Amino acid sequence: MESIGVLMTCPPPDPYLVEQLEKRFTLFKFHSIPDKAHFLNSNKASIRAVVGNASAGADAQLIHQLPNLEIVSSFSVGLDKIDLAKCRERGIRVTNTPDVLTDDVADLAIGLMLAVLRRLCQSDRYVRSGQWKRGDFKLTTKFTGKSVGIIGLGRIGLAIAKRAEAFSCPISYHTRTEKSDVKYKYYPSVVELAANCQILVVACALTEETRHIINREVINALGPKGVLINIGRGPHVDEPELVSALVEGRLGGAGLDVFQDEPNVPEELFGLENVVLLPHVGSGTMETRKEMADLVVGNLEAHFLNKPLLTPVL
Ligand SMILES: O=CC(=O)O
Repeated sequence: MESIGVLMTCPPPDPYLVEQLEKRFTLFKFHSIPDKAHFLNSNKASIRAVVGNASAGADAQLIHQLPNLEIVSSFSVGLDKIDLAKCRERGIRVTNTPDVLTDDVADLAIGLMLAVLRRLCQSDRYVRSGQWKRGDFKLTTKFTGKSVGIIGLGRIGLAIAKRAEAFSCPISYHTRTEKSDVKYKYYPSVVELAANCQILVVACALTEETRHIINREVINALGPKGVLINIGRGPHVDEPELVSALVEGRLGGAGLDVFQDEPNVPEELFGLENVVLLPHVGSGTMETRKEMADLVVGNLEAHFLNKPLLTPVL
């Protein structure tokens, strides 16, 4: 398999993944190639696979430039950086890394809820800066028992619901169609869900339909005591609307792992106490990233050995 060219379109996300790919394939790290057009012209014939992640995948233009592309193996569960329609049209296989990261992302969502309501990051800064010596930290807000609304009840949404139930949180949700196999309350509209919960979590896939699913109306329905948690994708949220709602106090708080233009984060958020900002680390544990890397490599090996893919999307 050494002669098979694999193009990594994202900045290398993990040394183990790079090492495993380099052991088996000819790996090209696209991100660090200065003259990309020249590189593609010279190497396009040998590239039969693309590896991407949540920051870069395979868009229509790239797919068009790779005549021998057979498979896109993504080091992510999200597929929003891959032009799936183009892949389908060209018969290009697509895989992702579901299941192995579900627990980490759900854990982080709960962590963000606790961090925002109990002001964990701010309390930590309070101790480090010596302010505790001048007086106790102010009172915060209880998490146990808060009503949690979840947008998207797939693997991750369900794992968040299960965890929040352990904190005695009543759960409600919004999905395109009501699920017959869950006991949580269903709201057919996001605005209705937001108006009826205290913590609203974005846990759905990013598609054209869910882009800006959190807009001004939803934010206003969540209200000045409500908290938004986003462990999905930045573009799920109308970010300027979110920033102005937080600055003006029309929203109670936010815990954000994802942003519209990563790694750029609106600086207006930096001074706000009721906001916790994370650098897109939902699946970022050593254990999970290794499992994800093994899936990426396993899918490529399966494909090139004509075996069934481990986690096929297309
Ligand atoms: O954002 C991370 C992923 O999609 O796995």
